[in-house]
Amino acid sequence: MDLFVHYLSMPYLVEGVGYTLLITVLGLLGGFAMGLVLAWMQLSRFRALAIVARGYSIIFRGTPLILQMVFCYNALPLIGIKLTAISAASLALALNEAPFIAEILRANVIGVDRGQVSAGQALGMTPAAIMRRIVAPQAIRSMVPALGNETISALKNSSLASVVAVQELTLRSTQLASATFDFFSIFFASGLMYLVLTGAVAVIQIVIELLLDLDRPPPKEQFARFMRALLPGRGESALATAGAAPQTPADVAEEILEEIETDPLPPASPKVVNLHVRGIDREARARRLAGNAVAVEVTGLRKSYGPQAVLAGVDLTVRAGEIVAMLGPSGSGKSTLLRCINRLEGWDEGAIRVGGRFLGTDEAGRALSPRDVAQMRAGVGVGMVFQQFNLFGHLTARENIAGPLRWVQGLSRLNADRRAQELLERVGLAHRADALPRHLSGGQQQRVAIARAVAPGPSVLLLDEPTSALDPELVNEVLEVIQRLAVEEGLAMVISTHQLRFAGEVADRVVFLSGGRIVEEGPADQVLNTPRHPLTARFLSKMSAE
Ligand SMILES: Nc1ncnc2c1ncn2[C@@H]1O[C@H](COP(=O)(O)OP(=O)(O)OP(=O)(O)O)[C@@H](O)[C@H]1O
Repeated sequence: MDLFVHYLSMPYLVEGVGYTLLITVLGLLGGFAMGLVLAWMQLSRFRALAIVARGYSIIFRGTPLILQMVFCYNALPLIGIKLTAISAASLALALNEAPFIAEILRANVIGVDRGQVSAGQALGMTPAAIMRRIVAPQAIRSMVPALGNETISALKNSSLASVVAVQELTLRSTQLASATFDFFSIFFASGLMYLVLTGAVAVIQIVIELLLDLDRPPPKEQFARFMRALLPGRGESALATAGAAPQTPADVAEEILEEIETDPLPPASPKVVNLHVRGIDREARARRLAGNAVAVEVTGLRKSYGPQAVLAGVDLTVRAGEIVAMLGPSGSGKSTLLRCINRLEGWDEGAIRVGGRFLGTDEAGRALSPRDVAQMRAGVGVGMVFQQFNLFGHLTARENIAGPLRWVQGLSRLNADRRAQELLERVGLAHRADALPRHLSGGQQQRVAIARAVAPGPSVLLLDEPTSALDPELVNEVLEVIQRLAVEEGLAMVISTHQLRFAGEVADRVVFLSGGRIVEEGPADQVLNTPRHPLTARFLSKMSAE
């Protein structure tokens, strides 16, 4: 035992630990830098870069680290690159770690919900802003465990540096054991030193995970919990003074009831009812709209996915302030048309103008870069609401609205927060401003998403089946918000929906799509009550029966 303790504090071995740490840190830093480049190359639009990165990964993941160390130390001098043993070992470790780290980075970047990327694009964020503000913060959170594993594995792999005579812990332990024949105590001490190092990595990983945990309670509540654990009984009062009462199931039920009472939306503006139920107002409105400028103009739009024609020559004009409901069976191309209008999708033939501008191309029809498209989208003012809400999962309701206002519109934090709060109030969610999306119901999430889409003051709002992912009891709360905004904001809206009653009450015009074509369009009353095309009639009677 004495010998074991003696070896644990022996400067010769402790120095070996220093070399082990040095190679590991250098190898990981180099591996991370190269891994970032490799991941970027693999995610790049340019296939050649992706192929080169893949080739590198195959070679360096497929050959043993020990051979790579020998190569760096013995073969590189043949081409004039002479490295010290430590540099050669660190370089080999970096070269070997890079493809593993690249795969971790790539997998976690790809793992971030694509819908959030679409939402960022629709809000006018550039690809760089989407990566920095949306993808990276979420990817980093989910890659911590895998990076922790990789760090531990690199630390253990550093022992292979002994093959090029780096005086790290394993080599020194072996040399000492060969000289003293005290194998057991020496290797036990060295094993314990490795354990302490890997244990420290594990602790750092846990701390980072805790710090990045979005569900981490605020410091005040953490203190209350700590006090409760420390002082059973007395902790209750500490808890109460810290402002967080312990919750029984009855408390929770009461809280939910309270929330339901405070949550209902303010009643729909009476203006809505007047405008959309009394026929005379509809006619007056139709006349007024006819004189408005064209907000969206789609001409001869054709798009195919492979051999499947999804849009087969669509012509559509929407005027400023007009609300168009788009109906049609599943797969008729409604979502695709909406995604084309704000250039989330490209198309094969035809043209789309939003606010008089060709979104995504210059006047000569040449495609713009994703960055220029993003800026144009923000400039033209076209917002989008998605079927699956697509809120940014790591941001609170307020930040979901205020963030894009700062990043795209350049508002100050104060003004962006003020606008976000005002919109949350309008959609009846001011009291949930600090909630994360996953702590909101589907209906609440969609209300936040609508508030986020209208926050920059777009002139056109596209809504892609905004209620179809909701439970039936949540549909009305979202429809009410849309109905209210439609009137208050005076936006041009194109809504893909299956809600016939809603379309009848809110829309000025109904467009019926089938097989990628508009087969019928006209005033909402006429299309919904006296459809002319047999496909429309069949669809409406089927929907009404449901
Ligand atoms: N990225 C894609 N790749 C290949 N096919 C696609 C893609 N997106 C859509 N499609 C196909 O295009 C057709 C139209 O899809 P779209 O989502 O526009 O229809 P929709 O009318 O919105 O349907 P729903 O009401 O069910 O949402 C469908 O057949 C769909 O399978």
